[in-house]
Amino acid sequence: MLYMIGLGLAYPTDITVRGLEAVKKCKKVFLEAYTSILMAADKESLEQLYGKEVILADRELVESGSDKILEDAKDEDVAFLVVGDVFGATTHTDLVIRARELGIKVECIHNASVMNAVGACGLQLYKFGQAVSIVFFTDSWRPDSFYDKIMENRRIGLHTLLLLDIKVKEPDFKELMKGHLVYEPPRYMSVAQCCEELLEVEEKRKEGAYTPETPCVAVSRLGGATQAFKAATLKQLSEYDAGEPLHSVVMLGHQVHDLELEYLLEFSDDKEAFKAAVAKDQKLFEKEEKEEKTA
Ligand SMILES: C[S@@+](CC[C@H](N)C(=O)[O-])C[C@H]1O[C@@H](n2cnc3c(N)ncnc32)[C@H](O)[C@@H]1O
Repeated sequence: MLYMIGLGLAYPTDITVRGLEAVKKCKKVFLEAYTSILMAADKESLEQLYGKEVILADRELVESGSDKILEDAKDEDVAFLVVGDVFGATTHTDLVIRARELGIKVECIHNASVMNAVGACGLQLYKFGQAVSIVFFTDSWRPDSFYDKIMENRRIGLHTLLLLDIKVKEPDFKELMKGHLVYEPPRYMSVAQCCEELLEVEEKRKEGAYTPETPCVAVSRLGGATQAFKAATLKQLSEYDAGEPLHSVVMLGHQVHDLELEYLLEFSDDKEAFKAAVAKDQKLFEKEEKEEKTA
């Protein structure tokens, strides 16, 4: 049996009771360690709680060497631990498909994910559109496909959750060219970096998906002891220091309910200015909406 177990967002004890019981009976325990991090835990603290060894599974092992994970699951119980929820990252459906192909039974034990805990900022989960991933730009690679998805969400008034790039075990290409396999230190994209990239892409595309004044919420260390939110404009957040990782950003859609706004104002430095930014942003797609209604 392959147990796919969500660990929740921060602490070793965020695992559910059923998840912990499953881990305790598994012969091998793999921890997926590249799409997110458990903020208040490490391999050792998990091993102490579970009373057994935890094997770190990097991207290479999960995506190319999954046979190693599935090998034992044919005859024994194996746990595959995912920070957040099992299906909070797109990657893990693939492992379930391969297990099914091999005739291995799979049981999923769910947990909180950034995808639902983000409701703690006050925006209603029912009013979120497609989530998008924002990757680190390099000198030669500045992908902007997220822009079209944000535009689609914003046209119909929905909020957009922006998940930010993390690089936990990336080979250093300069060293690789010299024949040495050396990994770069871990990097986590910050709220400010994300917002700078968004501003750069709007500047390039000029299609009006958003403006520097568009209201957003910075979401930091969700579920941890120092969880924090900041409601401000995109431009203001491009200069905001959100502190330690992990960070996400939500861009508001124009369907902002009064209760959502009331909740968000607690997180803004200047309530009147934020309210005005929301009111101004709501007008951005007004013309298109009227045209659609009369068509
Ligand atoms: C690919 S997603 C993986 C989500 C995870 N499997 C889950 O279900 O929560 C990773 C990204 O989600 C966001 N994220 C995850 N946990 C977070 C947290 N506790 N606080 C803020 N952002 C978080 C960050 O942008 C991070 O880079």
